[in-house]
Amino acid sequence: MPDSRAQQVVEVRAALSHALGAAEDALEAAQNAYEQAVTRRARVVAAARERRRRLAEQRDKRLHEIDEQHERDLAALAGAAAETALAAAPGAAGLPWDRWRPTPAGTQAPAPELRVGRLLLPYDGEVPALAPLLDHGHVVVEGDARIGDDVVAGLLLRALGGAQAGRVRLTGYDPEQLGGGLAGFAPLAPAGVLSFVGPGGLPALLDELVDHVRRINETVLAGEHSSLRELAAATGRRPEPWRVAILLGAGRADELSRHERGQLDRLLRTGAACGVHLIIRGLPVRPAAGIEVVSAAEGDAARLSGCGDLPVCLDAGPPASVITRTARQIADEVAAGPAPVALDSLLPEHEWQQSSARALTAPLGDSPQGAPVLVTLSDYPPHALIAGPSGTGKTNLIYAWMGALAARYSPAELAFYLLDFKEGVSFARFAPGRRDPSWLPHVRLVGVNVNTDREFGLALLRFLGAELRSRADAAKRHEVTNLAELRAEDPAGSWPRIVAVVDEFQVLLSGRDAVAAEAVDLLEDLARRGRSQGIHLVLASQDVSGIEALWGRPALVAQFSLRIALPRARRVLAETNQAADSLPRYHAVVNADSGAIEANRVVRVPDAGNRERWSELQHRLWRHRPPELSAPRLFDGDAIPRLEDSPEFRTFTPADTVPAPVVLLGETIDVASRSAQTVLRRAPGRTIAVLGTRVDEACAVLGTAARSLAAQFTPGAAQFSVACLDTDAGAAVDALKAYLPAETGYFDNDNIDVLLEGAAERAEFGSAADKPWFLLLYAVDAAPGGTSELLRRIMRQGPERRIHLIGWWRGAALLRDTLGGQGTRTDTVGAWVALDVHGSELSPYYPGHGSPNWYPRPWRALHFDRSVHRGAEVIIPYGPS
Ligand SMILES: Nc1ncnc2c1ncn2[C@@H]1O[C@H](COP(=O)(O)OP(=O)(O)OP(=O)(O)O)[C@@H](O)[C@H]1O
Repeated sequence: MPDSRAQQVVEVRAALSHALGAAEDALEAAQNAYEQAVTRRARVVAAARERRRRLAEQRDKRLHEIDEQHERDLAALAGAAAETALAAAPGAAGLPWDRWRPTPAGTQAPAPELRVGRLLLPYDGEVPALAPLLDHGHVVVEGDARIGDDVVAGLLLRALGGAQAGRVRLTGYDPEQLGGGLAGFAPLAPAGVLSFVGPGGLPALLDELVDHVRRINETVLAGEHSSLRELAAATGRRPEPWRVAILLGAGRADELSRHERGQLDRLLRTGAACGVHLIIRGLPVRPAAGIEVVSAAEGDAARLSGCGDLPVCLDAGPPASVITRTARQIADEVAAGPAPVALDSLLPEHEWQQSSARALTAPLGDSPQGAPVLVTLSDYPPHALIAGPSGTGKTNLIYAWMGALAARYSPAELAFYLLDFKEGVSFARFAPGRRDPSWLPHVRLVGVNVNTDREFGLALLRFLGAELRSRADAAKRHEVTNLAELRAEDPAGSWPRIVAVVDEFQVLLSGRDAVAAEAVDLLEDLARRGRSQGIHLVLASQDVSGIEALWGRPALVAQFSLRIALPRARRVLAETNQAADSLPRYHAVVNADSGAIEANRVVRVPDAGNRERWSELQHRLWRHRPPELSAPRLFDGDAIPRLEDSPEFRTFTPADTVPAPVVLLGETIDVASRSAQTVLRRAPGRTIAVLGTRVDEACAVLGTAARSLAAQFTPGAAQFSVACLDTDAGAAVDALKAYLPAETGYFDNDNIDVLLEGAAERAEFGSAADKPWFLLLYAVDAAPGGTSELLRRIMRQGPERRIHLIGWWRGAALLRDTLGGQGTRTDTVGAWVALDVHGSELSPYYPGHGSPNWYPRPWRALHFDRSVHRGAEVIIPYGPS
């Protein structure tokens, strides 16, 4: 049993040991498995971490890529926006203030979009924030007052700077600050670019703007275009300026009456199409299309209605110095006026093609709308009155008109007679000159420097009067009543329309003397009857007095129904017609209805003063002139005529017998160049006295007389004796010797008595068959005492025996002494030439009880010949050869 117990123990032990071993194995296996599991877990964890890290990395990379793409897209969008904005607001519309300058858009419209600030976008560059104005809409500014002021100033400056000077006009309504809000722009006011309305002026301003819009719709757009912008695009011309009204209210809701609100709404609706724009602050306005609302605020809190919710940073206001400088510059440019237009714009495509049978029609320039303004002279209106203060372009306008006419009508259709009473030679260009031999073929007469020779004006009027009569006679013969009919009945006749231009005509009418009286009578007759005979008067004056000179003659003035007023011209239009006051430079109001307001037409006159342009036209027409056409007569009051040029003198040929020798004395002041003459027939009174103290002029007259006589006789056919009793005349007498026959006798104080005794004796005892004897006595009054009786005998009886005395007395009273003193008869002196002798002193030698109208003036004389003259004539002594 023990064995079995032991056995059992052994067996138990063995079993236990086996169990233990198995347990240990199991433990080891479990431990191994555990360790493996731990290792595996660690690997899984590590793998999981690694995967997460990789995923995160990939996500970050992708996110980064997305961010980058987003930024690129945003930048592209912002760049495009910036580019568009810069293109929409170029130059003055968008430049920042530190680089800002006006950039007037030549003939193009200024930019409609104006920069007010920048959009705040996550973008490196700048994206301008723009507000549309000109031709597009209106701007309402709300919010912060100070910043709002800056916005308004900026908009105005940009709008002004982008357009040509004067094309944007501002009107300010600022009752709170009385214009203070626009103070920097004040220099624009004198030039008319900026005007203010007072505190109570809003209704009137709104009414006026509404009216302006209505007028543009009716007369400018006239149903053909929907807006001025469209009209400008279609025609290339912008007829009306932009009008910007700045309405700065006080911010009260009840600030506008019903009427004002209605007008404001109308303007907001319809103004932009007509170039009327409003910039409004502090007035209640309902939001609507075409109105950009700027909410002014600091920093990024500002907004623009056109930019939605995007934050905007508004620009600071323009520097005050930039505003004032620009305003001054614009004002100066406006005052200086627009650039001149060229004369060529008035010329037709084909020259000399028009007939003047019914009228003379030519453009004078362009209207503000761009259409040519045609001016007509015909039965109505027949005559023109032009007025303009000195320097406003009156002469230029006459040139332009003449150029336009001369290019359209040939010289057979149109003739000009020109007279300029101004100092200067503005019409001389139409006549051949020393430097330029050409002339305007239509010009028949040019009178310059005639301001002291009003007689020349009279001569022109008399000439036209004679022409009028001859046309009226022809009309009667052909049984017609006007030029058009006459030309139809008499196609071979020469009946050009005549245009007589008298510049500064008031000089002719000034003074209450015989010249003025006759001139007015002649003018009246010409004005009344000239209309149907194709004679047209164009009177120009710079001076109100010129127009007023006519005012006492309503019948005369009424004939001048074509009125042309240059800037600031007065009285030429109707009393209430102030159109000339606001004319820009180089413009004129043309009015074919005696100045009635409704007939006003504004014209921009081209520059015809430019010599080169003018001579181009003149030369062209001159080269085409008909060969038979002679050069115009140029009467220059400053020129001293020469005897050699006298047509009469040129006809003289020496002869053995001359029954009626002609004495030339000087040039008459006349339309045709003509010499004053006295004929020394064998008849009582054929003595010529030259009276006055002026040595040169007296010598010139006596010299002319002697030379003209000598030219008519063959040597020896007439006897000449010359006595010089004043040493001052010695040189003139010496110079004369070359022209007189060799056997001429010369005498002085020492032997004058011998000459006079011989002449007196022959005067009494000679025969009519004797050859003529001409005594030329210089300073006769200096002859020794006792010779007067001899002189009287010569004068009384000499002419019958062909002895003629041509003497110079140094005063009218001295001639009287020679003749025998007060009360003696003066009819032995049948002809005289007075120099510096007053009219009243000449009455003894003048028929009737009056005396001639004569105010002595240098190098002019008064000639009277009892045998042929009714009145005395003014002459110009011929100068030395
Ligand atoms: N339409 C124009 N375009 C360009 N320049 C012009 C024009 N009209 C006038 N001018 C210039 O202005 C100046 C004055 O013109 P103009 O001599 O015609 O004036 P006016 O009124 O006749 O003056 P005045 O009576 O003193 O002679 C001239 O230098 C002329 O060339």
